[in-house]
Amino acid sequence: MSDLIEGYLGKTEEGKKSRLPAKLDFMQSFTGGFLALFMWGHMLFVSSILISKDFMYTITKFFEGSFIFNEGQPIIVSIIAFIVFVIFIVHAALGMRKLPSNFKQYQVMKAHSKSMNHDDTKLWFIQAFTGFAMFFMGSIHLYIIMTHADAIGPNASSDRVWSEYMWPLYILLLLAVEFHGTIGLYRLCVKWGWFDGENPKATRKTLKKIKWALTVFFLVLGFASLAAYMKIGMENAANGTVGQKYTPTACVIEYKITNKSVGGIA
Ligand code: HEM
Ligand code: HEM
Repeated sequence: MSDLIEGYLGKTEEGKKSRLPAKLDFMQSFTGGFLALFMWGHMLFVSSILISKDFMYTITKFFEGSFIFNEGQPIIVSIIAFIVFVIFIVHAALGMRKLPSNFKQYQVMKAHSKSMNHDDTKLWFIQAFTGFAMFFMGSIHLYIIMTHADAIGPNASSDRVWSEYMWPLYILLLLAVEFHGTIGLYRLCVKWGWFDGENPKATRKTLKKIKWALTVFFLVLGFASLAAYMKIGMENAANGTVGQKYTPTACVIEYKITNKSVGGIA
């Protein structure tokens, strides 16, 4: 009954308002914060290809639980991707509340932003735009990874990037996620007053510098990794070896030694 009264009047009989919007805001911050920190780990994992194919292979096997199961179990990665996907969807659903839902609302927001001429208000527009773009691009990536977790590795990932044409999507997704994530973390600090200290204005300036440094760092790392996957993918396509699973160097050496000792191929 009190739901009904609040639904019509905006207040309960006792004159109270629902706490739900505050709870939803908290959930949005929590899921956003989780995704942003997850992405730091994700970008470091993906960049392992910059060290070597073997290193990327070892990290992939680690996430497949190679320390428990001999060969690793890709289903573990599928489960992790599913959980991340659910958090992503919850965050996106909560984000929808903040997007302008018709032209009039958009016009009011734009006019407000122009008259304020305030940097943080402009940042909000980037946040809304990149968030909207990720609805599509993030979902495509997560679904593919979740259903093809067995096809992650130095060769399989490179073939997906190059021969399966994921690179154009990754370029756009990388830009969207890096801007959205670091702006989001900055907004979290400002919104919840973390690191406010004695002089919140000065802190805001420092936070903004850190935000830019992080955006540039992860964009450079991300594009360098993407270039590495594209290069390997192109080589595989040129050599006609697309679809071949990677064999770590240690296995190749072991194979050669074993076959030599029994007089087989060197
Ligand atoms: C479909 C995908 C997504 C949509 C539609 C979306 C939408 C939004 C929107 C509209 C906001 C602004 C909320 C506000 O101003 O109060 C926001 C905040 C945020 N987003 Fe996303 N987002 C998405 C994905 C992501 C991803 C992948 C990350 C991680 C890199 C992320 C991290 C954040 C963070 C840290 C915040 C700040 C939270 C806050 O201000 O309470 N988001 N998101
Ligand atoms: C558990 C979840 C996830 C897993 C296991 C995962 C795995 C991967 C892997 C293996 C790659 C290398 C390329 C490939 O194999 O296709 C990659 C690239 C990429 N992922 Fe994810 N991903 C996850 C979640 C996300 C999310 C939530 C986002 C952003 C919304 C994202 C954005 C990207 C981008 C932009 C690239 C290209 C980056 C680059 O090459 O530097 N991923 N991911």
